Amino acid sequence: MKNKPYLIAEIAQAHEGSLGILHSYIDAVSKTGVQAIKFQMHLAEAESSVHEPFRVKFSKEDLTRFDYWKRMEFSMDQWKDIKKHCDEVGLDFICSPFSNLAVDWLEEIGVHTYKIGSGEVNNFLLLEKVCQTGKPIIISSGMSSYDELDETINFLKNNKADFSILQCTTAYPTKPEQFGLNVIKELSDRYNVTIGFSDHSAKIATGIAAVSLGAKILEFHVVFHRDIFGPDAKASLTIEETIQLVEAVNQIQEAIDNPIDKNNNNQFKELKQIFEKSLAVNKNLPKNHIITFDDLESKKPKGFGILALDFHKVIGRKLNKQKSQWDFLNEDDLE
Ligand SMILES: C=C(OP(=O)(O)O)C(=O)O
Repeated sequence: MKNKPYLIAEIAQAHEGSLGILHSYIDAVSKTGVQAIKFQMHLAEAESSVHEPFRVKFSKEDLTRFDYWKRMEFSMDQWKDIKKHCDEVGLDFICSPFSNLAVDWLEEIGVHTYKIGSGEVNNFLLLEKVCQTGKPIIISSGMSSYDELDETINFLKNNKADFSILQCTTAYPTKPEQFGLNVIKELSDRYNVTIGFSDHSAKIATGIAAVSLGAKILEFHVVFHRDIFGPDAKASLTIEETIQLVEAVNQIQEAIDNPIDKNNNNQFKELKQIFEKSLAVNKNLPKNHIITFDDLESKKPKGFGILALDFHKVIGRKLNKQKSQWDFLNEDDLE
């Protein structure tokens, strides 16, 4: 396939701070056909404080959002093992840093591509740090207006960054009227870089539509079950749905890569013989009857009577012989 869409399964906090569950996700995702797996690296002290409010509060155990991030942390050695596991199963290891310290860690671990989440679009401190690595960047655009995005994109261009942009709506799960599928083309026209879609709709149709409309990258959350605990579970695809999505978007891309030429129908010449029809009469008609539209039917195959497409040529003409119902109508039946 020429332009296979690049699919990224986002784990985010679906592991709930459990290293074992995180490794299970790597194994499960590796069997779906996506090219990349994505994580978020949270280092609570560096990125948050006890003053950060909750987006969704699930657990009484986490008194503050800071406590929640603390619970989502892994050590450097654990992250190195996570990256090794991704390499072993052939998944690109993509990660969103939420602090400059996380960028240092990700460099040491050997991240494949940096993701900039929608909340960090105007965090120029972080963007500067990521640009310094020279690694590819995928940036999400949820919550940003074009004015805000212009500033970020100019910054990335001035830094000669290798970057792509995702249309994203920061709503979990996203409703159809919030998808902003129109923005895919707008972003492409405006910034002339690779455009993708970061999906929180929990529906495979959304990703399929995004690819149909030109998204070259598709990121979506995955979860073992949508009912499990966690802020993103309801906005995620299951592993089974991910397999269906991969199959569907690859099929759609194959179709997009092979446009057909409607000016040239030669390949259908033989089939047309089978599908096209001849004129017949739909009732018994006496000699000298004047043919009207209501006397006519079209019957297969073509070539047994006047072509159905020429029906107007027989209307108003007189039969020179009697015709029985469902007889084909030929030129020598008419005066
Ligand atoms: C929040 C993130 O991304 P998005 O804005 O695309 O959901 C992320 O990558 O961590």
